[in-house]
Amino acid sequence: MNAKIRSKKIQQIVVTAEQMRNIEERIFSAGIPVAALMEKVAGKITHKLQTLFSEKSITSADKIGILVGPGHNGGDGLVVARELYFLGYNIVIYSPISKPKELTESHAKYAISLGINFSSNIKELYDCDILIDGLFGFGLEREITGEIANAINIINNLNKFVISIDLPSGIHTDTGEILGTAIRANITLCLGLWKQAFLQDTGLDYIGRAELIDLDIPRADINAIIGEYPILNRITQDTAINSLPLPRPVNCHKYKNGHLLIIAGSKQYTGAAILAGLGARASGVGMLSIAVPNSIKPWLSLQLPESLIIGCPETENGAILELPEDIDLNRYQTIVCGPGLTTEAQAIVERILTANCAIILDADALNILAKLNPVLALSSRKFPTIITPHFGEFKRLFPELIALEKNQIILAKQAAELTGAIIVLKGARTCVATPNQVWINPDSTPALGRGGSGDVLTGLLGGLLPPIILAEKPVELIVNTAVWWHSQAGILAATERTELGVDAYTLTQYLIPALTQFLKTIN
Ligand SMILES: NC(=O)C1=CN([C@@H]2O[C@H](COP(=O)(O)OP(=O)(O)OC[C@H]3O[C@@H](n4cnc5c(N)ncnc54)[C@H](O)[C@@H]3O)[C@@H](O)[C@H]2O)[C@H](O)CC1
Ligand SMILES: [K+]
Repeated sequence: MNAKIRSKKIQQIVVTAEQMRNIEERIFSAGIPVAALMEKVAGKITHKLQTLFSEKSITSADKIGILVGPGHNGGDGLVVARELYFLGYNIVIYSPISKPKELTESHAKYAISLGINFSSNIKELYDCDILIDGLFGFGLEREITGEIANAINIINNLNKFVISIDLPSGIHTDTGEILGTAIRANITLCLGLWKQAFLQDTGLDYIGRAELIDLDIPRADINAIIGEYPILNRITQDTAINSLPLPRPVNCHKYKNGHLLIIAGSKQYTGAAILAGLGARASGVGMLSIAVPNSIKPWLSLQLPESLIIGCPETENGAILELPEDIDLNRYQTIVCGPGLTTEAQAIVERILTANCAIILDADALNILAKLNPVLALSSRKFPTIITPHFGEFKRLFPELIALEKNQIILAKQAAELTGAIIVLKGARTCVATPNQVWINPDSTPALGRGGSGDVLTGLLGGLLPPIILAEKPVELIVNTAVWWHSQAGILAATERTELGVDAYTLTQYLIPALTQFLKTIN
């Protein structure tokens, strides 16, 4: 496998601290000395740092403080300090630690012999421009307390530009939780393989911008520990784009590109139906039908002239009372139900739960489902079923799971195992879970934390499914694509319009530009 392909595939892998330790043990027992790996790591980090120092977003690197802990993360820090010193940088090493590991101690001894400023006085850091955090990596075992905790809090208050090695010190490798206190990094250089902490909401604002430093760990050693088809995966650009039904066959026609029915909206929430429709429009779906209460049908026709807008009888509050008698649900490969529906439309949700096609339940459809028996209703379906809760909706759907578990990855997978459905647990790092695997979307933007962006995702996802179902391909991969595409459009919009400028309608207008941008990079 060539290096470029290997490097891309490594990006999909996510490990726990224990798995990382076991993988590293395999390569040590295969013969590479720990010290050699540390030199390789530090060489790659030093090279990356020189690139980062040249970025305009980083302050000058006139004086660099290296924070050194007792373990091999500290060892990495010391080797980086030595290499930066030889490159002519002004270095100070700060270590609030006693009893370091043997290899770390010998690197400290050599750094001192070179005349590098080595101090346990934190004031030495005050005039540094940049701090490199080598206090703790995946070996952190317990809460950080005492002098080290005080030091970390003082360092955070210095508001320096911080680059953490492997993990921000104090972050739990698997859950991202803060163990007592933690370094707040601007950039984290994750070593070898992505750790689970990078894919959990909890530690994100301590991690900052995350980059992977590939250590050329042999795939055989990785597979030996996590298996060839690991349960936990990271969604990547490649896997997302490769699942799209592109390029289209020259003889394709609208029926081959599938037919989606969206059941959404109410007099109270007209916009949700429009946003879901605009999300579906960007998916390229062959035909789009949108069932809405009669009173808002004109609004939909105005916004989505290419769609078939189906007016439905409505309640006095303007919610959908029932679908038209002549509607044939077997015409559609996929039905989306929920955005803006209001919880009055229970009969609609109950009917869609029995539909003989793929369904996606979102928003009020989930709140209605929560009042039924979600596990029974979902697990009795024989067709692809996707639910797209945010954490609040998830809690209402599966209170019994929330009572026992906090980790969102585990929660999503448990819900998928219980229901047989694909669970899209939305958050800063959205999880897509089937009963056997979990994918996590590693990049997003807080700009998406606004009303309506979920409606856009539901419509986009709904529109992507029909051609996949007609092609009889597995649906979970296209779910990943929708989640990835939606967040990439948000990132592009935030880059061009700031994080305040990504309202849901604007987001719909960035879906195609975001895809165009990525397709250009791979062609
Ligand atoms: N595995 C390897 O040999 C290599 C790992 N790399 C880097 O080293 C770390 C992992 O190294 P390890 O020594 O296992 O752990 P840490 O450096 O993270 O430090 C653990 C160290 O700290 C002590 N400790 C744990 N918790 C606390 C606490 N709350 N307060 C005080 N002290 C604590 C513990 O006893 C250990 O002594 C990995 O992240 C990489 O950065 C190298 O890159 C290659 C070789
Ligand atoms: K660190």
